Amino acid sequence: MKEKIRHSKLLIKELYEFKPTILLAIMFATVFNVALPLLQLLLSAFVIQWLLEGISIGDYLLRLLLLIVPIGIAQMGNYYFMLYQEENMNHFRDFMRNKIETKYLKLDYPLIIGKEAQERYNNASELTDNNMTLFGRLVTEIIELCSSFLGVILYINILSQLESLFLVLVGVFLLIVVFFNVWQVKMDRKLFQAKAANSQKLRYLRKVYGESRITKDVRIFQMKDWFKQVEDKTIAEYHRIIKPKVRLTWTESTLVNLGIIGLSALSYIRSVQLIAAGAIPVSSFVIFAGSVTILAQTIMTLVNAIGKMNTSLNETKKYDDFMSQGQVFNHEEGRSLPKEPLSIELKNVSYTYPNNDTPTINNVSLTIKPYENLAIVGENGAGKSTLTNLIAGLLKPDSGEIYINGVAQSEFNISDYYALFAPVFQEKFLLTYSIKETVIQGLPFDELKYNRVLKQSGLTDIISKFKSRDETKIVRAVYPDGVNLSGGQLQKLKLAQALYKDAPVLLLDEPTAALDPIAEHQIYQDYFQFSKDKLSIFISHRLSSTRFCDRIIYIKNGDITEVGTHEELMTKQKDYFKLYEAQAYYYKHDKEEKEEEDEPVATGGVI
Ligand SMILES: Nc1ncnc2c1ncn2[C@@H]1O[C@H](COP(=O)(O)OP(=O)(O)OP(=O)(O)O)[C@@H](O)[C@H]1O
Repeated sequence: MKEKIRHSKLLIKELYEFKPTILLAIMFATVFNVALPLLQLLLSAFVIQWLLEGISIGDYLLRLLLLIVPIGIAQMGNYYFMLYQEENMNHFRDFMRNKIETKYLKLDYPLIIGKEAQERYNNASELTDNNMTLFGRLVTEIIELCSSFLGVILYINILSQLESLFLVLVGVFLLIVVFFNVWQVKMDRKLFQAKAANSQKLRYLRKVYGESRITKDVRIFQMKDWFKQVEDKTIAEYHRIIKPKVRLTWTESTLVNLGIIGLSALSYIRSVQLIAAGAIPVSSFVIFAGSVTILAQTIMTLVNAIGKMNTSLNETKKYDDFMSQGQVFNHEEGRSLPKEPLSIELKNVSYTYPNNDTPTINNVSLTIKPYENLAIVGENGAGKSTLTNLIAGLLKPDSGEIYINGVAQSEFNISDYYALFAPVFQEKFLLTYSIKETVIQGLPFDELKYNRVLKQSGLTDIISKFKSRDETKIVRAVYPDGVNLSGGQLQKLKLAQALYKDAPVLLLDEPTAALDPIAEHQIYQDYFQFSKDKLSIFISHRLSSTRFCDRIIYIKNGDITEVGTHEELMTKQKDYFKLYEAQAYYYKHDKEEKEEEDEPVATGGVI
């Protein structure tokens, strides 16, 4: 209960922060919602009353006008607030989505990796998906709850004047509605897992349909019919899952309607009896008869609204859980950044990913000297990227510390700290900008530097082939006249971006994996040029490229097992040596096969 109160306060706070007037609007909408049916009921009663009184037509019209004016105002008010509510529903949803996204963008990287972190974000983000989700329906739900609550009190009051037995019957009716509502909620809970798993299956299937990567398989493997079968089966499974729910809804409607009929019959009989006895005027019949129907409906709306509000308050927990996350890194004012040259030292650094049993980085100690070109090599999954992520301040060591020029990483403000690094990550993502904007990424434009990095990254030639040169947009899905960059071109673009940032530490995680051999060779040649006044860390599986680095470390199962220059590691004849030899063998073998294939066809052969 305490949590529900806290979440109610949180929702009201968010609404107030969005627009203080929205709370006032909710109040007015509630009043108009309740007033309109009541005024309409009164109008019918008065019309009969005046007719029976036999008043003059002039008087009749005047009185009619006096009642129609407030009804008109209530009608207009109702309509106006409905529009206001619709408009603000979308704005409030956008406002909340913005808050969640801003929080996500500001969260430290460790808080957004892993299944649980992603779920936390998805759960919060889904609350803003459409007008059926929490932040889309909240205003409507509050108005519904307040109006139905006010309505129930009002109509119980009216009907209890007619017959006190009504209170008992209304109580029984209320119990039936509550009973079914609770049953419905329980049923929803019971079916939730099965429904969620089913819709997850369907969502995935529909997502896969639209996936460009699968279109080739669909055609070659003739998967169309198979897809359809799986979809039909999933939809049939959905109907089977919700069958008990549909049955319950039918039973509920039948009993509720019987209750309404019973209540109406009682009100008709009682009012006719009282009219016959002269205890109430004839016109009251309209009010009492109408009130029963309105009350029954309002009770159902109220119980429903309470149930919905309960769900909404439970869902608010998802928002609260996401938004109340504290940070992992230092966000206070930290030490000022050290001047170049920089050295990096790792002392007994260990790191285990959330939910992993074994550490990915295991008690690693390493010093990287100023302006050193360090290569990190090792098998897939050895921990190379994780190590660079720790150095770059994306992950936080579980134990041990990383020092920059002797100052612990944790003493720097993390945003300041990021200024030290210019990375090219393995994962590449593009915003919808032009090539030029992507390279510059919001930094001041320096033409000399810009042209230099285009050349160093091998982008100059690529750009020269585009009609709009470096103004070419790079996400075709958004700009039809844009270009789709190949994996290699994208890699060059990301390298240019890193070089333009011009930070003291270059982190290159497989920067040439997608490049053709000539482009790769060119980048290696330039690499020693553009990294000479920087400390650089270079991860690559191509040992021919790392052999020229000042020092190579070999990582195995999160541990540094070998350190030295290429020549030193080759003499040790351990893992590095084996890997290098294996690569050299395949390279030589490939080359020989290629040369054989390229030999001229023997004389006399059929061409
Ligand atoms: N976000 C994550 N959550 C859980 N485990 C992760 C995560 N990222 C990486 N790992 C695991 O940590 C280990 C090391 O991954 P890492 O990417 O650092 O290896 P790597 O040496 O760079 O591999 P590769 O050469 O394939 O790029 C792997 O077993 C990987 O599955």
